[in-house]
Amino acid sequence: MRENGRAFDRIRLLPRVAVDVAGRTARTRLLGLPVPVPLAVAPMAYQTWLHPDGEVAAASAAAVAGVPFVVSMMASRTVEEVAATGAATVMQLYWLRDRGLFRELVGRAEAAGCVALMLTVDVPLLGRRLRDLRGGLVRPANVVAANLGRAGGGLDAVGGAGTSEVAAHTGVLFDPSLSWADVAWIRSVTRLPLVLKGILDPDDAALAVAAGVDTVVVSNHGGRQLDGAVATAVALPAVVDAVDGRCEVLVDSGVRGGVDVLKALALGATGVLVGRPLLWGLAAGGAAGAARVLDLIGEELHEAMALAGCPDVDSARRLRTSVAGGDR
Ligand SMILES: Cc1cc2nc3c(=O)[nH]c(=O)nc-3n(C[C@H](O)[C@H](O)[C@H](O)COP(=O)(O)O)c2cc1C
Ligand SMILES: CCCCCCC(=O)C(=O)O
Repeated sequence: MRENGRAFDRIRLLPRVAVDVAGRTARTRLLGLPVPVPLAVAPMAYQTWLHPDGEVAAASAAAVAGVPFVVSMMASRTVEEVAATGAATVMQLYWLRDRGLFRELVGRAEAAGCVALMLTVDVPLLGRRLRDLRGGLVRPANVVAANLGRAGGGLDAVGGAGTSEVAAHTGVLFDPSLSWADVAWIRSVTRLPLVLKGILDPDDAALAVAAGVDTVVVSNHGGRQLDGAVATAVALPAVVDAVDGRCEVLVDSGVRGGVDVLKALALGATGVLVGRPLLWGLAAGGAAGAARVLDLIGEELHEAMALAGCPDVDSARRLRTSVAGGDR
């Protein structure tokens, strides 16, 4: 987790000068949609844990900012409630043991008007989260996975020594047998664009393209899964090379401001997913707090583009970078 931030800090940008940036724009396309800035909100579970309005408040902020909102399969408000905010909504899915429930969720996402499906591929089981274990993390009874019906409630018994309630619940619901054949099957059952989140190895990125995936997200889940996994700012360039323009490449994990977004673009990303900063805004100020976070990142990106001599996102993607020692 710490290395994600350090890796972005180590990236050095080579600004261009005497470029007319008076009319600069960060407008681009992301997930097949026009967006004012190359951002979307990452899927994050159980947002009513942080604020009573949860995902509805966060999605409203995304709607105001004009950026897509990815609703977690483990959201504490339903995909229908989120889509009703007017945000361009992407439904995130985990591979479930209950294939009937998985199919039902695909159908609900389509019916709710979602613009894409995002399959998260880096959670065959939940990572060993020592803070959750030491703190005895248990979901409050009123924070449930609203999309999952009866399967979304908490467990009566915690999984045992060395397992948090959330990790035990993951073990009950998620199917660790996911393979590329399953990805191809998912591709075949929906006409929605398909996004794979949790790619780090360029060979996996190439397999994703071969499976007909529209977008890959270079992600280590914000450092919450495999401790010691490569930082995304390090992994990104090889993935960009491997897909060679055949699909979109988004990145998350450690993006904390507009300069990080500019660095991601310079490393070849189509755009970024914003993770924890959105939750901090939500916890501090509900929809307004989440909106302020998105505004700040956008403002910082516009300023950084001016200072780096980038009138548009394509020129940001042509910026040269180097790597130095980290500060964070
Ligand atoms: C509290 C929390 C819950 C998360 N829940 C999900 C989830 O339900 N599905 C998913 O694909 N990723 C989930 N993630 C991972 C995020 O989508 C994203 O990859 C990560 O937060 C990015 O790193 P950052 O927080 O450093 O920006 C979660 C992250 C956090 C912090
Ligand atoms: C059964 C609860 C699983 C929640 C998983 C959410 C997630 O991905 C995370 O990183 O936390």
